[in-house]
Amino acid sequence: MSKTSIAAVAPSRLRAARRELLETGELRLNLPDAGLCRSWLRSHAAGLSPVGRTPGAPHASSAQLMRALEQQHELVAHARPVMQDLFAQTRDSDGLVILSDGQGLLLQALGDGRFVDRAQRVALRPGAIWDERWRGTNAIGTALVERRPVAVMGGEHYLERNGFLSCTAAPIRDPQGRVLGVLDISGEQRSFHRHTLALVRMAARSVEHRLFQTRHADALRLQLHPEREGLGTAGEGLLAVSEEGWIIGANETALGWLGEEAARSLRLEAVLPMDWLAVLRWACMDDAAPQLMRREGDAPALWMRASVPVGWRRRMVGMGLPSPSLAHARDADAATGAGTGARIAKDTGTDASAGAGAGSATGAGTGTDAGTGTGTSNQPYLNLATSSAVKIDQINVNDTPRAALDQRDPVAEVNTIGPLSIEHGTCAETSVELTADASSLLAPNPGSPGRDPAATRRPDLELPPALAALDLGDPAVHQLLRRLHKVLDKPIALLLQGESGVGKDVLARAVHDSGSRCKGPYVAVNCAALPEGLIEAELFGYRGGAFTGASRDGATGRLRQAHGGTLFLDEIGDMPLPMQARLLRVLQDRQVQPLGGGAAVNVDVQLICASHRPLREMVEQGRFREDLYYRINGLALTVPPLRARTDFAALVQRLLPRVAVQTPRAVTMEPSLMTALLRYEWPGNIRQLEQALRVAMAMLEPWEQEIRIEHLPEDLQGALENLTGIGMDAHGAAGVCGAGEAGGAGGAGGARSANGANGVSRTNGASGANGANGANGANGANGAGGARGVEGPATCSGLAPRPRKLQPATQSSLDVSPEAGEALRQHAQAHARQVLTACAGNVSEAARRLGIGRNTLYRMLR
Ligand SMILES: Nc1ncnc2c1ncn2[C@@H]1O[C@H](COP(=O)(O)OP(=O)(O)OP(=O)(O)O)[C@@H](O)[C@H]1O
Repeated sequence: MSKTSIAAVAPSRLRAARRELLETGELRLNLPDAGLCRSWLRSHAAGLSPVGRTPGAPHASSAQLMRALEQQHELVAHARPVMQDLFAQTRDSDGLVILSDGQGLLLQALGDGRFVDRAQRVALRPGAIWDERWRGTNAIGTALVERRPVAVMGGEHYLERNGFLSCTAAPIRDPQGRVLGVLDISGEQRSFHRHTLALVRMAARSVEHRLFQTRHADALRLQLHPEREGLGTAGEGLLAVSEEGWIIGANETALGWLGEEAARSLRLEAVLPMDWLAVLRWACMDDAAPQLMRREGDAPALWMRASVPVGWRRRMVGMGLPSPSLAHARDADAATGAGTGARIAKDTGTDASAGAGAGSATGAGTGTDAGTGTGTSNQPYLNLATSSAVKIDQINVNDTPRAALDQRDPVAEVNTIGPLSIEHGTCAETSVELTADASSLLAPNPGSPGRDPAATRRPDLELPPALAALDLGDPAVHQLLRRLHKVLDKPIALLLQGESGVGKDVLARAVHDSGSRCKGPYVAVNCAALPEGLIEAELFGYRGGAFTGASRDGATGRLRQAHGGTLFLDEIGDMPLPMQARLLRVLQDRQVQPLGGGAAVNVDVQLICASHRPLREMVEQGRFREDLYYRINGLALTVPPLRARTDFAALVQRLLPRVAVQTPRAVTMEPSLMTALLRYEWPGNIRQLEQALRVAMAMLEPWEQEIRIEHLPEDLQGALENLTGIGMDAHGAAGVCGAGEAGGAGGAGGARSANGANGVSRTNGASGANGANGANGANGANGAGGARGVEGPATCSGLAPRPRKLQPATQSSLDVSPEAGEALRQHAQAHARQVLTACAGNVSEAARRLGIGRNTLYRMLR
């Protein structure tokens, strides 16, 4: 079925074959394509009739589709930009780009024009299931069964009603080789282009690359290709190597070059003639150039490029290995590493090859080993070899600068994720709710049968479900979750930092649910919400009548309540200093002494603290105890703000069903709105997004299915409108308008005019290029409206204009006099109190109405 040349079988022959199949149940006429024959026979055996309607073909309900999208969020997030690219390339041919999961359930589709209507009539739309058993031979279903790229043209479709379609599809495999889904391009038969199959195959590879990069974000990733120019293309091989030098992942291409044994959890040296530590050093260089690696016998030489996770460079120094940047700057003979037989040296053209470590380059018998004959280069080089049979070539051309490589990093490209069309709903023609049996199709893909390299590899660390549920495709979040996973059930205090509303509480809860203490209590204490005088009693408990107003029976205190479970101290930065001292003692002694006396009680808790404040700075300013800081900071992790996340679309998909619990329904989001939301700063982070979606769902009329800007809360509408204005300015007149003009537009009331008047102007090169701050921000009481700045114009520094990155407004970017600032604060506080009164003192509700976090509200009210 994998056609190398796409030539449709003549219609008359197809008709004859179909007749024969129906009459005899056999296909003696033999179609030229063996895969097509197999698929027709399967379709026939499934009891399908090629003519008439398709009785009982299942269709997912919106809720089921939502669930499937959530389950497949990683696939969807990584496929999305590739689909958009495909769509742009095939737009003229009026087709549809489709993503299905591993069961043939159509998850997403991109398309426009007339064809979309025709496609919908045969249920080629999200929610439909294109499994062969219900829809006969078709590119998606058949690619899933055949496990390879497939083109099905016109009358080759088993069902006659699909005969107007031409479809090409390629499976997408996860880094373990399991089929996760299918990418498909469908169009009218007559508009089919012969290159489409190659295009869709490349696109599927590209998604696989993205998945590989993300799944192995915390491993060393090696890109391989026989030609240097092939690095970074969809045809490259990929290897992932653990910090200890074990191969933990390889794509099909790499396995083809290195042999299947690379899938068997070997050390890198077992498949490539390289010294692991030498590779590590090379990979950790700031500007490591690609290396050509010759291999024994007929094996083709391979070019190799590496990416290392953030933090490895620092850890190298910790391991006693020379810092790559230091090594880079050092003279040749100062380079170390003799013990490993590897060497990093700066090529001065003098002594680069002398003094190589034992048994390394000098023993290689290459004569041309790194350093000789390359005296013009300033590139550092590295001998990666361990074996004398190996020859290493040094690269001595202008290598692609690291920054440029980073820009091509497929993971980073996820940033470009564009308008989301959440196409839900049932299809008029085949709308059948899934039966219990068919519902199993929507369960997470258990992997396809056949070769499963995972079975023979070192197991990759799978995240426990509670943590995995938060992994929506953003590499930084993924990395953070992996790190949390590694410290689960270890006596390490966790400190979660990040802006308000980024999900610190949610993370803490997920850590609790993932560890062995999950059956124990989870006690969350909001240190910012506790009145100062009551913190001590609340935390440590008290004896009956210990102080005026105390209950006669006393109280256990939150710390003791958490015994055997997890204590989450939110906003620990807001804890008064005297209380910090007391908490420190408890953490050191692991005992609590209730207020008013009584015996000390042992407590055993997993401690997780969180703060949006810069605790390190607070320590330096004497506002937070240093000893406590170190006590709570076993592992500090920063949760990224929403504006920095690449999984925005997946988050929206995650949140929509949650905010629409009372009125579950299928909705789409207007693409231009999605684009605007992607550019918005989200000062209130996920909390603000959740709230905006909740309002939007409530504002939708019963007959409306698309969220548009007018459905959003007013302050957000205002901010988005301003944002559009800024965007237009950025394109139309970059560098002409001062940020002061663009800046202050986002807020409301007094704050806006203050900022508008004081917007920071930027004029000169360096600071302009770095993005000086278009200041504004606090929108009166609610602070959610207008944090917005524009990056300084690239034209100032003579660089080409580039899209403006929107900066969060920071306190320091506000140029407001102290008096105006105080007036503003009072105004905000008064407004907050009014809202709180209107909410009958319900802080959560008031915070929700104001679009800010509870903690922010507590702080405002103080
Ligand atoms: N990964 C996520 N998926 C879905 N919703 C999330 C996620 N992370 C956070 N949220 C939602 O965002 C809101 C804010 O989350 P959370 O309270 O954990 O943030 P926070 O960083 O602890 O805020 P604060 O510092 O103000 O306490 C909550 O309603 C939460 O349910």
